[in-house]
Amino acid sequence: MDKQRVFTLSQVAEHKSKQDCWIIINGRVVDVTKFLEEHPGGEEVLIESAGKDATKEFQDIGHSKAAKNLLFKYQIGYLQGYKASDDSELELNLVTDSIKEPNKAKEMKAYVIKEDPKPKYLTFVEYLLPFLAAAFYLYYRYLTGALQF
Ligand code: HEM
Repeated sequence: MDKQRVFTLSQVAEHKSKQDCWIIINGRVVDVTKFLEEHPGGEEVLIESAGKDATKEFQDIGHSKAAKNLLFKYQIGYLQGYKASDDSELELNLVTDSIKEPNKAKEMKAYVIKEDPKPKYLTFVEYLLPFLAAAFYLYYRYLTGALQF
C-alpha cells in the first residue's frame, strides 16, 4: 500500500479490533494486524492502543532500533497534520530518511565515498613531523659535536 496516504484521527479510530488494528506512532499510521501475534510485548498492549496514538507508550518502553524499523514495514500512511520534523523526538531520523528520500540517501552515500578519507592534520603528522624530528636530531648531534659539516 502507498505509505504516503493521509488519514484523519477518526479514520484511524475505526480500526481498533484484533482483526483490524491500526495505531499511530509519531504521526505514522501503522497497521499492526499481522504483527499482533509476533509482538514480543504481547498483543494485548497493541489492542489496547488500537485506533489511537500510542507514541508515548511506544517511547516509554524504549523500543530498539529494530522495533523502530518495523514501524516502516507496517506503516500504511500518515496522520493528517504530521510533520517530518516530529521524527527527531523519537530518533527515527536515521531509519526514515532513506525511506522518505531514497535519492537523497544515495547521494549522501556517494558523497561519503568521494570524500578524502584522510583528515587534513594527518598530512602534517605524516610528513612534517618526521622531517622536523630528523632536523632536530641532526641539530642536536651538531651541537654536541658528534656531527661536523
Ligand atoms: C507498531 C508498533 C510496535 C512495534 C513495531 C513494536 C515492536 C516491538 C519489538 C520488536 C519488541 C522487542 C524488543 C525491542 O526490539 O525493542 C517490542 C517489545 C515490547 N513492546 Fe512493542 N512494538 C510496538 C508497539 C508497542 C506499544 C504501543 C506498546 C505499549 C503500549 C508496546 C509494548 C512493548 C513491550 C511491553 C515490550 C516488551 C519489552 C521488554 O520485554 O522489555 N509495543 N515491541
